Amino acid sequence: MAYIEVIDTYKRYKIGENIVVANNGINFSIEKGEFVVILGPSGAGKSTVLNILGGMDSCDEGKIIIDKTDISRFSNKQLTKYRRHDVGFVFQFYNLVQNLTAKENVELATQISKNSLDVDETLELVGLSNRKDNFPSQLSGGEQQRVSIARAIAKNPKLLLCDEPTGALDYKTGKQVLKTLQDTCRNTGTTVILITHNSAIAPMADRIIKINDAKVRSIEVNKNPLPIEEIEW
Ligand SMILES: Nc1ncnc2c1ncn2[C@@H]1O[C@H](COP(=O)(O)OP(=O)(O)OP(=O)(O)O)[C@@H](O)[C@H]1O
Repeated sequence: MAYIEVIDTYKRYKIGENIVVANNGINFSIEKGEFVVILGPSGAGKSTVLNILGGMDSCDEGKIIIDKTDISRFSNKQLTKYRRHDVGFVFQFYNLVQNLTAKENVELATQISKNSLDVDETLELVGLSNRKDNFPSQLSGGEQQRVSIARAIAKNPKLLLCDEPTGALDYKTGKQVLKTLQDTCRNTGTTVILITHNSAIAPMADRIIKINDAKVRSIEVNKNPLPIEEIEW
């Protein structure tokens, strides 16, 4: 069995009289330590998949096996524990606490988690050792995103989930953030799943899952992922 198995999951949202089928029988598997890109246009159902994997939403049918445990059967209490200890999230907007320094923002996450990493070491991993006493407003967008990555990985999560993490950044800064995520995956062995609509970055991934119109359209295993520095778009 793979580290992560998504087995025939469905998610439907009711909006007034209408039902939107956001995930229509999704199947894929992911091995431990992989860097995975989920690719697809707006509205394809990518965030729905990620939110279900992260325990923020639940599927109507199907199974989500994470490290041999089916989280689709979890109670709210079990989901809270799962989100707290096992999942790191990075969003398009960094969601940092503005009146806490970079270091304090990361500490906040380690306080609610049990296997957390050393905060200073984590800030060093993302290249922010010299900025840890700065407040978010004193940091660039890319630096703020790297604080949010540090916050996510300081929990030492089983899964690092990233929803369009470079969506608000320019080309060069976005590339630095992708490098931080790729390095994190390689250096810490964390399984990273990244959502994007930018197909150009797919060659950096070990596995590329294409989703369109609520279904998985293709899965490609890439034996020779490229360092992000070698990818131009
Ligand atoms: N909480 C919700 N309530 C109602 N409909 C929803 C909800 N979440 C998602 N949807 C709908 O489900 C479909 C898939 O949305 P989803 O956000 O998963 O797509 P996406 O591929 O992540 O798109 P984007 O790249 O624009 O974020 C869309 O039609 C969306 O409007």
